[in-house]
Order: sequence, then structure tokens, then C-alpha cells
Amino acid sequence: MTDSAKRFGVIGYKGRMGRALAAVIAEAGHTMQIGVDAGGNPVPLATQCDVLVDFSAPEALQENLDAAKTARIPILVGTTGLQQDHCVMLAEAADTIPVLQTGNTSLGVTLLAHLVREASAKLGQGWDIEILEMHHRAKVDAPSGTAKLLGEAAAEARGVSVSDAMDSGRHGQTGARREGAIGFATLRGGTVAGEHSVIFAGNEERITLSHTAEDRMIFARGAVRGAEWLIGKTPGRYTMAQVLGL
Ligand SMILES: NC(=O)C1=CN([C@@H]2O[C@H](COP(=O)(O)OP(=O)(O)OC[C@H]3O[C@@H](n4cnc5c(N)ncnc54)[C@H](OP(=O)(O)O)[C@@H]3O)[C@@H](O)[C@H]2O)C=CC1
Ligand SMILES: O=C(O)C1=N[C@H](C(=O)O)C[C@H](O)C1
Repeated sequence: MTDSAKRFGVIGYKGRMGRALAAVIAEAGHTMQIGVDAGGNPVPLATQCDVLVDFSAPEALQENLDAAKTARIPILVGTTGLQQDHCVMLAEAADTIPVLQTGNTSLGVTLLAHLVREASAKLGQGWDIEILEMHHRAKVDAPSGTAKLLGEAAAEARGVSVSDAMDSGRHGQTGARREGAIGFATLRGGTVAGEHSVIFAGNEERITLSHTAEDRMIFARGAVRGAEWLIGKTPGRYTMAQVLGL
């Protein structure tokens, strides 16, 4: 093992992302310690690693953060479907270790979020924002973590919170569009790795910013880059935009 080679611990290692991560970790010259899946204890894993990478399930988050804290190593969390209580857990862990949580580790989506923020700030309230996403049939959470992060970028640029602005699951007699709403629509099917469009609909014109993931290896590459970057950082919350210098 060279000096730059690091020991990665992957939580959810048998899953779709876990398998993609194993390939990228090896390709980058790092080692993957035996990972953890549902029912496994992440503490012994964490103590043999330089960094933890978590692509598993929201219910595992607290014990994964605790394992990283016990071993005093950074953790990158890619798991989606997180709720408000998970944000509290992440903030609390970041008091003692470096934590990077994101709904999408790809370079393309990180740049897209930046562009959405700019567009939302420049276009202002006269433009309605709608977010459309499509994923494979096995995805268990909706809207996707990426749709939420894109919605957050758009909402923050308007000085509002995404949870107040969010309008998802329209059905039946909905009434006219609520002013200032950010709409979310979800499609599921086939093997789609990830499609996201942010539509800015104005009067007689429309701008669409979109990203297509052709393979989940893009998420794995971004995650490994983020995890490498986190090693040696001081405790705190970090973002993919910082990793990529955006
Ligand atoms: N941030 C990003 O860029 C991306 C995020 N994701 C997110 O990553 C997560 C995983 O996605 P994906 O790999 O497709 O899902 P999979 O269902 O293929 O894999 C999930 C893995 O997590 C394991 N797991 C489930 N529950 C627990 C638990 N309580 N403790 C430890 N391990 C557990 C599963 O183990 P077992 O099989 O034993 O149940 C499985 O190995 C999802 O939340 C997804 O949305 C996905 C792609 C990119
Ligand atoms: O579950 C997936 O597959 C993906 N999940 C993430 C999300 O919820 O946005 C990222 C990516 O789009 C793939």
C-alpha cells in the first residue's frame, strides 16, 4: 500500500452503490475493508478505516455516525430519504468529526445545483419552478435526494425554505398553482440511473436545466473523490461544491 492509499469502509457494500464503490476504490489504488450491510455492526469496520462511506438506509444513519465518531474518522453520507431528525444527527456528529452529506455525489449534479441557484436568483418570483426526476424501479424514496437538493438551491436563492415551498404529489382538483411553490414530480421505471430537470416556467418562455446519469459509476467516482478530500479535515459539515472547488 502506498502512502496515498487509504482504507475505505463502505456501509451498504453489497448494494448497487456499494458494488460501484468497490470498483472505483480499487481503481483509485485504495483498499476496501470488509463492509457492513443491514444487521452488521459498523464499529469494528470503522476502527480499521481512514474514512467511512455510507450508501445504505436512513435507519442506519445514527449508528454509522456513532461508529465514525468512535473511530474518530470522517464520514461521507450518500444515503437519501433523510428527514429532519437525520439533519440533527448529522449536525451533532459534525461537532466531533468531518461530515459530508449529499443527495448526489456526481460532478454534473454539483455543477447543476450551482447553475440552478444562479438561475433562481436572477429570474426572481415571476418564474415558476418545477422539478422532475426519474429513477429505476427499485428506488425506495421520493422525491429523490437530488431533487430535494436542487429544490433547496432554488429556494435558498429566493430566500425561502424548500419545505415551505415544496408542492409534491398533485392529484385531483388541486386549484391553481400556489404562488412561489416549487413543484416536485417523480417517475419510476426500468433501470434509469438518474434523470433530473429543473424547469423555470415564465410567461411565454421556459428554461430547463437538466442532468442525465448514464451510469451510477459517476456517483461512486464523486464519492471516492469526496471521501479522499475529507480525510485530515477538521470536524464540521462539508459539501461536494467545496470538494470540487465550485
Ligand atoms: N448520494 C448519491 O450520489 C447517491 C445516493 N444513493 C442512495 O444510496 C442509497 C443506497 O442506494 P443503492 O445502493 O441503490 O441501494 P441498494 O438497496 O442496492 O443497497 C443498499 C445497501 O444498504 C444495505 N442496508 C440496508 N439497510 C441497512 C442498515 N440498516 N444498515 C446497514 N446497511 C443497510 C443493504 O443491505 P441488505 O442488502 O443486507 O439489506 C444494501 O447492501 C439510497 O438511499 C440511494 O438513494 C444512490 C446513488 C447515488
Ligand atoms: O437511488 C438512486 O439510484 C439514486 N439516488 C440519489 C437520489 O435520491 O437522488 C442519487 C441518484 O440520482 C441515484
